[in-house]
Amino acid sequence: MNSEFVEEVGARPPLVLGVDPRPALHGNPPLESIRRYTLELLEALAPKLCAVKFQAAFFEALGAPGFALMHQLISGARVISLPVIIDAKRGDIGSTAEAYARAYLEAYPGSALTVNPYLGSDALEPFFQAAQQSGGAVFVLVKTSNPGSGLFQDVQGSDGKPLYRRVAEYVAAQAEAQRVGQWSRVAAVVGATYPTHLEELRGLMPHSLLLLPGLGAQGGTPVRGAGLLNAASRALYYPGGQPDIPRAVQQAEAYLQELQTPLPQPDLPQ
Ligand SMILES: O=c1ccn([C@@H]2O[C@H](COP(=O)(O)O)[C@@H](O)[C@H]2O)c(=O)[nH]1
Repeated sequence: MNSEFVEEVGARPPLVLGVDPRPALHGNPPLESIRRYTLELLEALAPKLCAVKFQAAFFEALGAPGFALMHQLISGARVISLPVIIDAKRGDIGSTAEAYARAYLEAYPGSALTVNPYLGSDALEPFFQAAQQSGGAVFVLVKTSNPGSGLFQDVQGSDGKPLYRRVAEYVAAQAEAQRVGQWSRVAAVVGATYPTHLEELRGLMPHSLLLLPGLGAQGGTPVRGAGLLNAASRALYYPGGQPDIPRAVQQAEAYLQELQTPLPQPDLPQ
């Protein structure tokens, strides 16, 4: 088996670079310019990151060459030993979920995939099994960062529990069965834009790495804590609104300074 995603990530700085390329911000030909910029940026930022997250939508929007580019960049990240998260938010009936699991988890051993829990447990199990076999991980959407996430995720069942909490409890049970040391291959997404939910959700899912998208452009701020993976796409990939490697390095250092400052200790009783 390849190295385990959760062990690699758990040992690195708690910052994730999101790669969401916009061709209009690049020179010609745009795909070649995106390829070169991204590989150079990965080289420059790798020691400051626990992972790079590729947003599949931006590559799919570029057609077949775009999809091929995402696969090239994933391989480029693995060559420099940088863990990879593929943000594709897949979820479908079991037999189709198996195909998605082959496409992303089996194709990239030791990498992670975001998945949508809406279809239920039989739709998620193929991903958990593939993660176990490939040394990868699965990030289940629990509470997403967008302003409209509460419409369904905050709806309370007859027991008064919001849907996101039921998903978190399910994740926690699955995570227990897939522990790799302190952390589990079953992880979760919690928006950095909902810090109060985060406190509750960390308590409910003590063994899951939590991916926190929304840092920077969506208004989220760095959150310190074990297993909290702070993720920024626009703010790190296009700092100041355009490709700029020195500024991206500065921004990553500023985030890390906030993330790695020790938490204040409570006063000890006299
Ligand atoms: O709850 C979620 C889940 C995923 N995302 C994704 O993260 C990035 C955020 O981009 P920024 O430029 O840092 O706002 C993007 O790929 C989203 O699809 C999320 O934002 N929230």
